[in-house]
Amino acid sequence: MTASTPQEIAREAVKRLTARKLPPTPENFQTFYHEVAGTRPLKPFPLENLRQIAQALPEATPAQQRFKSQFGKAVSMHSWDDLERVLSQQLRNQSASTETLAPTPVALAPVVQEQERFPPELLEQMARIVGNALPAVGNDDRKVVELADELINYLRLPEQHPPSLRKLMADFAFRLSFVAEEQAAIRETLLKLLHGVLDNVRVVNLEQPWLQKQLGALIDVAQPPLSIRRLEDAQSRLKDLTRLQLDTKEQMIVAQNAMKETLAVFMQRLSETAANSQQYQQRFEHFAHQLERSTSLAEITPVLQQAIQSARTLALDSQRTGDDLGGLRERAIQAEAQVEQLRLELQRMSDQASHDLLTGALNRKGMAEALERETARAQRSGTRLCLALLDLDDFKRLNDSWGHLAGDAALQHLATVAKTALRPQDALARYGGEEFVILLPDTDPDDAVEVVRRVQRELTTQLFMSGSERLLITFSAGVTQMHSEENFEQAIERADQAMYAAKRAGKNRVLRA
Ligand SMILES: Nc1nc2c(ncn2[C@@H]2O[C@H](COP(=O)(O)OP(=O)(O)OP(=O)(O)O)[C@@H](O)[C@H]2O)c(=O)[nH]1
Repeated sequence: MTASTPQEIAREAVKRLTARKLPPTPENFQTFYHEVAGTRPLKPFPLENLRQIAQALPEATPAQQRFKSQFGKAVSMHSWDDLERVLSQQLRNQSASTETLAPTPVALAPVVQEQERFPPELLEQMARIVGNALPAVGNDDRKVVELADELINYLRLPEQHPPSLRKLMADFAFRLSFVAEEQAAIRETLLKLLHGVLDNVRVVNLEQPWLQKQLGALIDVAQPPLSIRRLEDAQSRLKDLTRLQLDTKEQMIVAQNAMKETLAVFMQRLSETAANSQQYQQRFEHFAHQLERSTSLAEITPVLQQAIQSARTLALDSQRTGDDLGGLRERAIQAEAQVEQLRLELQRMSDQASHDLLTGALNRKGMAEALERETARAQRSGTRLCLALLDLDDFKRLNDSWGHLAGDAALQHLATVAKTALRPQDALARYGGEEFVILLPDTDPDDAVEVVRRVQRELTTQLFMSGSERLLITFSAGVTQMHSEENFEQAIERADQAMYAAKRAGKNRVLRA
């Protein structure tokens, strides 16, 4: 018997549910009910999802607009039948036009393009982005360069086939991610290598404090994370080092050779003296023997004459050796003076370097170089460049009370604390005795004031120790923005006035010009 009434259908559905040992959930019951009745299950119509699909459909061509409108109507009617009809119609139209318009696969492109066409400016922009990204990844990986060229050429074709474009882009992106990873690893290894070299140079030059200091500073700036400014700083310090070494190398060689020569002559004379003394000693022992054994004056006289002659020669030899050694001492003194001269020369040349020897901050020359770089960068990128002039408060009193060495240490302390409080892109320079300048790239004046105040706050937490005494160092500062049409002197003049205003207002404050 076939079930025809709803009651019979329901009964048959329960029977099947039990026979298949399934739990009698509403969903299971519904499924068997429709199975028995031969009807379709009434699932809720997914209106929202279909609406989203309808909205996302392209409408670049009249055909697409028509299809989109019909699809939308079927969705709003909640009609699966209409949807089925619209979709099959669309597929039929599409294959008909493909067959008539394009019998070969190449000619398929216009139909696909009709659905997905990228604006030419967007394609050109993408081509440029890929082209511009290439120098950043270097030319070491030939494959990535090839893939980039292929992609750029394809992007510049009059027409693109979206699946091909997607594939070219995916290939390029995949390779690029490898190259980027490799570049990061290379950078890290190079940095480690640089540290290794610097450590090595430091170890073999333990006796040259000036070199130690420069190397220490170089190691500090070559710490990750690297930035272009840190690298520029490292480069400038390395240039200083090379210049110092080249300039002094010649003189070092001359001084070393003089020393070596002196030492060689000295050793020779010493050994000669030793040999002579041994000879004379043996000779005199021999005379003494002869004298012991002689029994007559006739035997004694020639021995004595020989002994006197030998003693005279010995005296002459000694005098000559004394003269020689005197000369050698003279030369040693000269060589020592030469070395001292060299040390002073080194000091003088260090002053010509870009960094201040006492504080490690940039000196005036280094600041001028940094300023040139930063003004150019600010102009290129259209960003603001600020500068701050700092002057320690009551520094004369500190010097008078604690001594000049404590004053020097206070300057070093300020530079150290400032470097920890400043951002990596900021540059600190010793502008004069107890005056410092900070260059603040890409910063508006309010932020610049805030950065300098941070240095002030940091000085209150990291107090300066003079022996066992904890001293608070303060400074007054003027901050100003450097305008593109003005030079450094004009800007620093404004900062100077603001700094003096800060002094007059009671010191330990930062004012903006
Ligand atoms: N120890 C040391 N002192 C320095 C150095 N350069 C400058 N000075 C001293 O810094 C002091 C600056 O004194 P002033 O210009 O009178 O300024 P101040 O005492 O800081 O007073 P205000 O600026 O008004 O707060 C002078 O005594 C200089 O000798 C240096 O390299 N080392």
